[in-house]
Amino acid sequence: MKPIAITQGDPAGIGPEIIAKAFRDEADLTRACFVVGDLAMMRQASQSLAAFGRPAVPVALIESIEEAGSVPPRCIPVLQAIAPPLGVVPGQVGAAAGRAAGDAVVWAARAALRGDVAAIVTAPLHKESLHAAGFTFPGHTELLQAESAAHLGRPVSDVPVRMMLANEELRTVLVSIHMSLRHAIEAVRFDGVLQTLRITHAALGAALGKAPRIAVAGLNPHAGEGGLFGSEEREIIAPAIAASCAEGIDAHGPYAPDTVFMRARTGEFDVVVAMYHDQGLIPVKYLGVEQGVNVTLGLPLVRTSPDHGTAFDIAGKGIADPASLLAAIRMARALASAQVSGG
Ligand SMILES: NC(=O)C1=CN([C@@H]2O[C@H](COP(=O)(O)OP(=O)(O)OC[C@H]3O[C@@H](n4cnc5c(N)ncnc54)[C@H](O)[C@@H]3O)[C@@H](O)[C@H]2O)C=CC1
Ligand SMILES: NCC(=O)COP(=O)(O)O
Repeated sequence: MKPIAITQGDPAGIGPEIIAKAFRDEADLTRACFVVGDLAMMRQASQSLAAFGRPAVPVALIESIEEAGSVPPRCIPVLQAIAPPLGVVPGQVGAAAGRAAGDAVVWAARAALRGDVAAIVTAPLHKESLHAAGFTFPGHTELLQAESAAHLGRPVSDVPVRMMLANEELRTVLVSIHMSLRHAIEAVRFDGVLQTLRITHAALGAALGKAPRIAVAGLNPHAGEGGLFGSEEREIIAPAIAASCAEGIDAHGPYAPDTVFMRARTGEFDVVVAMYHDQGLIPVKYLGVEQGVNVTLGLPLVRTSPDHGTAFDIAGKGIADPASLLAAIRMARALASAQVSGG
């Protein structure tokens, strides 16, 4: 398999620290992975591990992606694909940090779209810093969608993507992502729900090797309680489910949002389609921020990420847990191998 690119994330957050810990703790898993970021920042992150009583790991500058596979185990290969960020203050929003984080993602996305890397794993970036740097995308998902559309020569609307969060117990795919709750309610439309079901069916079906059993959450309490608490279920969500079933998609619902995740967790469904960001992410993150992986469905490349953010409150303290990043690398490897073997 080709190397996997790990973007460094916001240098004011815990990204560099969890990457250094991942290479230190999991030599086999991180073999032939390399960091797209800043050499000095990664050296600082590695050296700070030593300050917390554990060994630092060596950090090596590589000039090309091919060199990633030839560094010794537990050595962190860094490809300096971005300008060194200046004046980064740990735990603070800043344009320089946002620029470094965003530039690394653009570089890695283009490498993946050219087929030079097997997958990209993105360490967390801070959305306010990204915005301060002048990026117009709310997060990775939208940035990667735009890069993919440009690569394919298509309008962005022709490359629909969805966010999936997954752990060992639960998967959820979102109808809408980064928008106000008011806008998210307006975004519950027949086409958007049906498109979410199609993307979930295709992407998860390819990963699981079988058609996923999809549960669809309602929008309102008790899925509208027969129209007493809202009409979106009857007027929008149920017709979209029926249309998907007519296409052979194994979709069910709409179900009460407060119990559908419990039903999926106990094995009745493979995935829950949630109507908006927090409806879907709270149940997954509540099971443990260390377990979850964020996967972008619908892209012409493999992208995974930890489910947590930049954790500015603990940046530089040496206590960040690399488990979710490790789970993201594991999932990126699995998805990329399935693609190589045509699965
Ligand atoms: N993939 C990405 O780039 C993501 C980026 N974000 C962004 O990150 C920024 C901060 O988001 P928040 O809402 O504060 O969420 P957060 O996930 O950064 O932090 C929430 C809480 O979880 C703790 N935490 C998070 N990761 C941890 C880890 N690995 N080990 C130990 N404790 C950990 C933090 O210390 C904090 O108390 C925002 O700009 C947000 O948009 C959020 C989620 C994913
Ligand atoms: N809550 C997850 C999140 O905000 C991650 O967004 P993205 O950067 O993966 O688009």
